[in-house]
Amino acid sequence: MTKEQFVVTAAQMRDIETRIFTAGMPVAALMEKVGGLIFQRLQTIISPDKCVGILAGPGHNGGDALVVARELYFHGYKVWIYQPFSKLKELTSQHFQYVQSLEIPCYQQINELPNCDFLIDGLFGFGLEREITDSIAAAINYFNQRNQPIISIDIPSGLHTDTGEVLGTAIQASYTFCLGLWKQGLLQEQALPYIGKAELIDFHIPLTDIHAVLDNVPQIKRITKTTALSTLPLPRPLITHKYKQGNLLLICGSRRYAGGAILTGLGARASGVGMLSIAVPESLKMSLVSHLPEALIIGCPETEKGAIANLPLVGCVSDSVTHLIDLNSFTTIACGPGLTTDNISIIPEIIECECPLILDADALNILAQLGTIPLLKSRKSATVITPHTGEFKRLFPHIDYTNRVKAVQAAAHESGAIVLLKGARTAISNPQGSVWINPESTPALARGGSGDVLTGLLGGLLAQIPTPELTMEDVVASATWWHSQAGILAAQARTELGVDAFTLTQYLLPVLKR
Ligand SMILES: NC(=O)C1=CN([C@@H]2O[C@H](COP(=O)(O)OP(=O)(O)OC[C@H]3O[C@@H](n4cnc5c(N)ncnc54)[C@H](O)[C@@H]3O)[C@@H](O)[C@H]2O)[C@@H](O)CC1
Ligand SMILES: Nc1ncnc2c1ncn2[C@@H]1O[C@H](COP(=O)(O)OP(=O)(O)O)[C@@H](O)[C@H]1O
Ligand SMILES: [K+]
Repeated sequence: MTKEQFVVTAAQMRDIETRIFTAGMPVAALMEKVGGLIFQRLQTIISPDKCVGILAGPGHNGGDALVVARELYFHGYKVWIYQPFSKLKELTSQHFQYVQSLEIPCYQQINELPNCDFLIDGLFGFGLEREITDSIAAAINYFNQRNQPIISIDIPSGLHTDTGEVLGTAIQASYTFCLGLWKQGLLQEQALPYIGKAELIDFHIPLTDIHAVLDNVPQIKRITKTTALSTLPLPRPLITHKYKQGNLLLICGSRRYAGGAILTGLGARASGVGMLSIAVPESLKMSLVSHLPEALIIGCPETEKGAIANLPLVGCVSDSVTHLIDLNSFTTIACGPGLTTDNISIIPEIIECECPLILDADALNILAQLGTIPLLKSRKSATVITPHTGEFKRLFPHIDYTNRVKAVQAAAHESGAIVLLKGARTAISNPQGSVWINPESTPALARGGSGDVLTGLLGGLLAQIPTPELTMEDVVASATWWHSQAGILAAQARTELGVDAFTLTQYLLPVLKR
């Protein structure tokens, strides 16, 4: 694992730090090193003719900021310091004494502060333990209203290190330089408006210390390009055939939502899956054939409203159906986009299948009506459910979803399924509580149909798993990464307004070519 993959809580970071100090690294030396690295990075963003305001807190986050202030000062930058606290930690206090001796202007009141071009936020790091109130809260609100970019050290001051929740108020940063290891709070959706562009400043934490605290298989991981690419079915084996490259069945669409079936099919197409079958209501058949000529389109009997009435399963007698479905002949089945909830009876039938199953969209709404847990627990093979927050609430009304990492863990544990909670920071958990978080995406994806594309893509990738070499949730994570990278690439080319779901499907393969 690379450092970019690990995700820690405040308590875990504290334990890792303690191990480093116990092993002999002097606290002051580490602060000096970290401050130096931050300063080097700042030099690439801020030119020496600029004025920088430093916001220093009482703990070691403040200490880091004061080291940065001193280095900026010696390298010719104009610097001032806002430090309103009367009690500082020992090391922070020493650095404060020194910067005062250099006659760097220091202020305690916001109304005395001069102008500047940038602000460096070193008020609180992972040691923030309660709500920010009174004059410090007022100061943070004031800094947010000034027009300078703010660069936060470790985490924007005011955010809870684990949940990303705003404790009273919080700095709205333009950049966040996270120190050493990614803090969990920075990967939580609610923290997003405060973080700006986030990057990791690696200060060389020994891997042994990380593993000692996080275990050899860490519970919470960040999806990276490297982890995602490593599970894709590339390169293909030279000697293979179409059924060896995955046999996927999609069950989707209705007269009302015909497009959902097409988008799911186009998502699956991009996965390279060897054989693609799509079961849709009979009246959609010709439209599907024209969009996906390579797929086997199975027209199903339909209800009066145009939903699938029943699946023409092998063994059933039917004159009108030309192709019967053997659910056990597929390597993966994905079901849900555009189904409507008109006919809830097909879901119990599909759940009986013995291959991995993805349930999305209306399949989840039906599942919520039928009772999620008993149905999924009886399955013989893995299930992946892919709810957005609304669907999640219907499926798991009793689970608090404010901490989305804990929420997916609880839902996966309860249902026995792999749960992918969609959103700006999609989180995935397996039933054992091992979590992947997708750290990069774009709001361009907040658009009808983009989830359908994900379901198809995911289905196509899962269908191709050379079991048992890969774990399912790793492939789910890769599909999530790939989907959001396609959104990012499409938004770069066409702006955030230009990423309709069809266009998104056209950017999936270019992500891999890059
Ligand atoms: N983890 C590491 O290995 C390293 C951490 N460093 C820095 O140290 C930071 C953590 O330092 P600390 O543990 O000193 O914690 P912080 O600097 O985050 O803040 C803790 C201080 O703030 C006070 N405080 C907490 N909540 C408050 C509130 N709501 N209102 C007013 N005061 C409040 C506490 O009493 C304490 O004095 C990191 O975020 C990072 O910036 C670096 O110096 C070097 C390496
Ligand atoms: N603000 C956002 N930032 C990043 N990704 C988003 C955002 N909002 C939605 N998405 C992504 O877009 C997709 C939307 O899926 P979903 O809600 O199921 O849409 P639909 O059902 O219309 O296809 C998900 O992959 C989700 O993670
Ligand atoms: K900070």
